[in-house]
Amino acid sequence: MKLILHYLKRHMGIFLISTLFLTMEAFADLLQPTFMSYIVDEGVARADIGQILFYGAVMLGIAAVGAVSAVMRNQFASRTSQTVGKELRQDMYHNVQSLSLENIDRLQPSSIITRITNDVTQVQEFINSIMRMMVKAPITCIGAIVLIIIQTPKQAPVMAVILAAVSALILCNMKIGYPRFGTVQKKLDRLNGVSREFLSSVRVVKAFQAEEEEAGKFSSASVNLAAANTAALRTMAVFAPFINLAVNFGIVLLLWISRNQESSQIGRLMASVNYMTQVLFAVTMIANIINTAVRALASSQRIQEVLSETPAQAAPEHPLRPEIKGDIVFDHVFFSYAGAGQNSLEDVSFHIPAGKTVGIIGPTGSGKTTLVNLVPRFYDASQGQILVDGCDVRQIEENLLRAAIAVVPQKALLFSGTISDNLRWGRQGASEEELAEAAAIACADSFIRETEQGYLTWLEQGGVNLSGGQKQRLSLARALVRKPRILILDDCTSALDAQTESAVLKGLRNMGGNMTVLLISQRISAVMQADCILCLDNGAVQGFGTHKELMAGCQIYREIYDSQIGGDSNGR
Ligand SMILES: Nc1ncnc2c1ncn2[C@@H]1O[C@H](COP(=O)(O)OP(=O)(O)OP(=O)(O)O)[C@@H](O)[C@H]1O
Repeated sequence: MKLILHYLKRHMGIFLISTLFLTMEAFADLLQPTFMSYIVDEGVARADIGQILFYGAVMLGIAAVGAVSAVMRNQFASRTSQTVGKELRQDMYHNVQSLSLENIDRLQPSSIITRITNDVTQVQEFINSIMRMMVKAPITCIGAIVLIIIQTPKQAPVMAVILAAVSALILCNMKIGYPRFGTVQKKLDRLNGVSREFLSSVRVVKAFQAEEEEAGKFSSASVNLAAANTAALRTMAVFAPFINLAVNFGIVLLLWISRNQESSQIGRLMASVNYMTQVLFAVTMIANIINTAVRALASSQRIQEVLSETPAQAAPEHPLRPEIKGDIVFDHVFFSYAGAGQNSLEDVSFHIPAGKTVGIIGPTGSGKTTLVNLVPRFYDASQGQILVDGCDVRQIEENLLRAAIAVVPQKALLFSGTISDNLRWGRQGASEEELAEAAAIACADSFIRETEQGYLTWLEQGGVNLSGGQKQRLSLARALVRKPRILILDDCTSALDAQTESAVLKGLRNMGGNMTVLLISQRISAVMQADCILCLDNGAVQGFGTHKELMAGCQIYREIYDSQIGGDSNGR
């Protein structure tokens, strides 16, 4: 609730104006039965047409004020709730952007999406409903009770009993409903997670004809969501008839107490019943607001979790701004993923002088990607230090560090836009010549020029209208456009044929010694010509040296060589 109040405070002016209109609307509703009782007792009972017309005109005026007020408060309510929703989404999005991969892993992307969309909508609906009804319901409720007490004091005890019963029912409703709506949102997370996984791997699903299994997963998540929703709504719904029942009992009691009323008091009795109905209506409104509040509370807690998530990696207090040349040292580095229980890197130490190319090889799952992810601080080492140009990466200003590094990930990720737009992700100000130069080194220039629109060819989201190899080459060109001091290539030539891969690697070597290259590859032919090679197994360094040195002293490297190139490697 604190969170909702915090955001509402920013719009206090509009909130108060809306409350004013709401109050006017409530008073307009409250006055109607009283004037109706005048029409009955003073006009109809005495057959006085003048009084009937007079009070009728007053009621018309009051109704007009009520209608204008209702339109205005509706307008303000939707504007405020939409604005708060927009602000919440933006703040969450900005905070998510500042988080590290460790935070994102923990919060889970699908859950973040649900929180930014559905949970914010719940809060929006709550704000809208309180601005449309919150003030009106209590004013109508209390006003109707006061008017009943003034006009027919004998009925006051009935009101007290009914109110106590209704309040107890509402409190029970809140207490039981709150945790159930929290569960609903979690089930929604799961459904989003399953849909997201299916959509991002739709090709694999089709290739393995796993549609049925995926449909089963979706159906189970969907059934669980429906069940949680039904359970929550059932809990909330159970109370509504009892609240109605309590108020209707009140009306019956009222009529019982007033059964011997004089005929000149009929108008008052009618007004009392009318007010009792208004109390019922107001209580139902309050129950509805509480329903929405219960959901909004569960959602605001989940939103708060995103907003208060602080980056797992602390920004340095006095950031260093060294001139980054690309000298990299791993000094007894250990790393384990949050909750993984075991180390993915074990006591890793090596030194790469600036401008050198290092091939990184090792069996799958040996820790190659994990190792390179520590250089741009996608994750921080659990123990030990990574130094770039003599400075601990944790002490270097993050923007400066990342600006000096370009990463070409295993899976080429492109965005909807032209090829030029995608390449300029590397560096916004890059000229067309620079784009072409980078594309040429990545062996992408020729296939780009063969397309009808050249560099202005439109790419669909994820670059689905390109082949795997074309995507990898564009992804590499994008990194080269950045002119980085450290280039990380995470097995990004796997979809290229041997000839193209060799041309790309030659192009990189010809770029000169201004760039330190960390080249991960499963193919020994890709790393053999590197200045030195790091061989990993089970997160530990098995060998670090030139091809010749590793062939002589690293058994795993020799085994990889034998399995890929073949022949007897002894003595090489
Ligand atoms: N986000 C993660 N959370 C938990 N464990 C992870 C995560 N990413 C990787 N791991 C684990 O860390 C270990 C090293 O993984 P990594 O991806 O670095 O290996 P790799 O050598 O790059 O493998 P590959 O050649 O298959 O890409 C593996 O045991 C993997 O299961």
